[in-house]
Amino acid sequence: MFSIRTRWDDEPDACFDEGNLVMCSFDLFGAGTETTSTTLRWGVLYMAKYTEIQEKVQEEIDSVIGQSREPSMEDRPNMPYTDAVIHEIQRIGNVVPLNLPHVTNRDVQIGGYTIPKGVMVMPNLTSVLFDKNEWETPNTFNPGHFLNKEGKFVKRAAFIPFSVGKRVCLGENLARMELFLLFTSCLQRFTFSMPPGVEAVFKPRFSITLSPQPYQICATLREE
Ligand code: HEM
Repeated sequence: MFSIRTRWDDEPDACFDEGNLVMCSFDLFGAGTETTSTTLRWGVLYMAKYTEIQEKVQEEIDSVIGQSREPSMEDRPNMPYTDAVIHEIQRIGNVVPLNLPHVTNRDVQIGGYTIPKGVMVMPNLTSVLFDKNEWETPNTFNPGHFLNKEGKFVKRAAFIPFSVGKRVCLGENLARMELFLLFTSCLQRFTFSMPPGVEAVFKPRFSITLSPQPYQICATLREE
């Protein structure tokens, strides 16, 4: 902190200053924590609803990792089903539905339209993540969207929860690692279910992010 302070005192034109430090901290906690934890909250809810999918994830965890060690990133290529489930949670969870606002810095031609310089543009990620020309069952939770006939993981061009282009999410790789390690660790230890008589609610709460309504869940410790 001291060396940063000295630098911006010495170089008043430097682009890194106290305001920048505050915004970087906001990025880490706001952009970085809320998005990932919200995705995991959707994941737990979908697992509690689709118990047969949860069981298949746990079978894969048991055969690839077992119960005696923690998951690691080296496991991911050997766990296509779990990888597909996490991708599907991100697709249908649609946590950042309208991306972040951008502004054109020059006149732009796109799809026969002219967008003048200085216009705010909000790319609609929802329209791509639920495009019926891209997804076999856009409105249904279906990990098969990311699996081929042999059960291998397949990438899909329309999977863009982190956006695309120059301003694509800076934390994408970190987020994908966090999601894999946390989701797998949770399902290695626990089975999630809805409390007796309670139905899972998938209607989201809408703000900058789409999050599940607060819910109660049963987390049952799996047998060793
Ligand atoms: C599931 C988790 C996450 C999702 C769905 C997500 C999604 C997004 C989206 C849609 C954008 C806007 C991109 C654009 O403007 O075109 C973005 C930007 C950004 N994200 Fe993430 N994000 C996630 C996790 C993270 C994490 C873990 C970090 C860092 C620790 C992070 C840091 C950032 C930053 C710094 C930007 C701004 C990039 C820029 O404007 O150049 N994100 N994210």
